[in-house]
Amino acid sequence: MIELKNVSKVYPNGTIALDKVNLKFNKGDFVILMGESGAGKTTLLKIIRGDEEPTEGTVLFEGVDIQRYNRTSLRRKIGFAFQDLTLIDDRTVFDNVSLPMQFRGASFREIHNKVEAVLSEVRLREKMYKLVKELSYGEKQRVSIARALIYEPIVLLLDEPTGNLDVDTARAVLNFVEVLNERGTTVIMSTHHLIEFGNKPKGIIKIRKGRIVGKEYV
Ligand SMILES: Nc1ncnc2c1ncn2[C@@H]1O[C@H](COP(=O)(O)OP(=O)(O)OP(=O)(O)O)[C@@H](O)[C@H]1O
Repeated sequence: MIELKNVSKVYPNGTIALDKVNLKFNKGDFVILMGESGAGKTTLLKIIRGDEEPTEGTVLFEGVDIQRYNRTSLRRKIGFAFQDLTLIDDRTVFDNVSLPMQFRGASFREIHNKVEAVLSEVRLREKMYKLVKELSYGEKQRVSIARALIYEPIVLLLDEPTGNLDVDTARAVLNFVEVLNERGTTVIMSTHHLIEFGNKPKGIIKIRKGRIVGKEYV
C-alpha cells in the first residue's frame, strides 16, 4: 500500500537525510524503523506522510504518487504521532484530541462520542478535561496517539512513541498499538531501542546514515 522508489532527501543545508531508499509496506504490517539519532527515521516518516517532498524518487500510496494524493484524505488515512508531540499545553485533552474534527466542522455530539471512545482506548478517559500541561510525559504521549486515531487511520506512523517513557508505560503504549495492528491498522514506528512486546512477528528495518542497511523479522 506504500512504496518508496529510490527516495533521497537532501535538506537545503546539504544534509543527506535519505539516500536512495527502496521500501514496500503492506496492509497490516507492523514495521519498526531502527537507527541511531540522525539516521533519517523522522525524515522517512515525514516523507511517507507527504509532509516532506523527496529530492529524488517517488512515494506511492495506494498506487498514487503521494505528492498528488488529495491532502485531506491523506491526513485522514495516515495518522501520526511525532516526537515533538505538538500538543497545545494550555488546552484540555478533549480540545487537543478533537481539534482535527473541529476543523472538519463535525457536530459536538459526534465529536464528544468519538473523543470519549478514543480516550478510553488509551486509558485516559478520566483525564479528558485536564489541561495537557498537567499530564505526565507518558500521558501526553498517549494523548498524541489518541489524536492520531480520531479518524481511524489505516496507517499509523509513530516517531519514538516510547522515548522518555518508563518501561511499564512504554509497554502499555506498545501493547495498545499492537491491538490496533491486530485490528488491521498498518503501523510504522521508529525507535532507537527495542522493547520486547507481544508475540506477533514485527518487521525491522535498520537505517544508518540515510541508507537501509538491513531488513529482518523478530
Ligand atoms: N529540517 C532539516 N534541515 C536540515 N537538516 C535536517 C532537517 N531535519 C533533519 N535534518 C538532518 O537530517 C538527518 C536525519 O534526521 P532525522 O531527524 O530524520 O533523524 P532521526 O533518525 O529521526 O534522528 P532522531 O532519532 O534523533 O530523531 C540528520 O543529520 C539531521 O540533522
